[in-house]
Amino acid sequence: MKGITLVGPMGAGKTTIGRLLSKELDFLFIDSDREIESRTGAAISWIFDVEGEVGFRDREQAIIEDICQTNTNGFVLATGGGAILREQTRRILSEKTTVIYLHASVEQQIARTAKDRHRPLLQVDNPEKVLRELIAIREPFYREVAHIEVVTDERPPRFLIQYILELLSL
Ligand SMILES: Nc1ncnc2c1ncn2[C@@H]1O[C@H](COP(=O)(O)OP(=O)(O)O)[C@@H](O)[C@H]1O
Ligand SMILES: O=C(O)C1=C[C@@H](OP(=O)(O)O)[C@@H](O)[C@H](O)C1
Ligand SMILES: [Mg+2]
Repeated sequence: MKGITLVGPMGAGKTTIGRLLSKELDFLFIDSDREIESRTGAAISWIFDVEGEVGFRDREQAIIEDICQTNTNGFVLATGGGAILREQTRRILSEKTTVIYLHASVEQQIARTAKDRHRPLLQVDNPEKVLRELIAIREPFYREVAHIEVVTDERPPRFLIQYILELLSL
């Protein structure tokens, strides 16, 4: 069974849905942000501060490649919202895994990320503006890399898991 990757913007629910989906399937769960933090021994915000976004993307690309090459059994990979920016990452994800694009409106992204201070790109005066700019750039990449698109809307995680399992015929 191929690994399953979740892509989509910040607050789409990749980490939440990914963890629940992996439990349902009895698959290994990997969150690329947590993997970067544990391998680096530093928080994402620290990496952004010290190495800049380019340094973070280099680490993200290398770790995602490694995860896709080394895990032969089923796994669920929750990526960070910008992982799809690198062409090489998109290629490896869509070749080696089944990629699901979790779609969320900017309004929902704001509601789901407002209280969290751990996303460096959103620690600005106007996070809504940033989210709108990012989705305009990234949406074509989410669509390009994904095999399946799931609109999260107001649907609770439990519902989305069942829906994804049906789509995957699992
Ligand atoms: N379908 C959903 N319905 C309601 N809340 C959700 C849903 N998906 C995620 N959340 C909540 O939104 C927040 C951000 O989710 P998270 O999984 O961290 O998103 P991502 O990893 O895509 O940035 C969390 O507090 C999570 O509980
Ligand atoms: O969209 C982005 O560029 C980012 C999304 C974050 O992950 P989530 O999408 O899980 O919040 C994390 O990788 C980092 O803060 C950068
Ligand atoms: Mg996440």
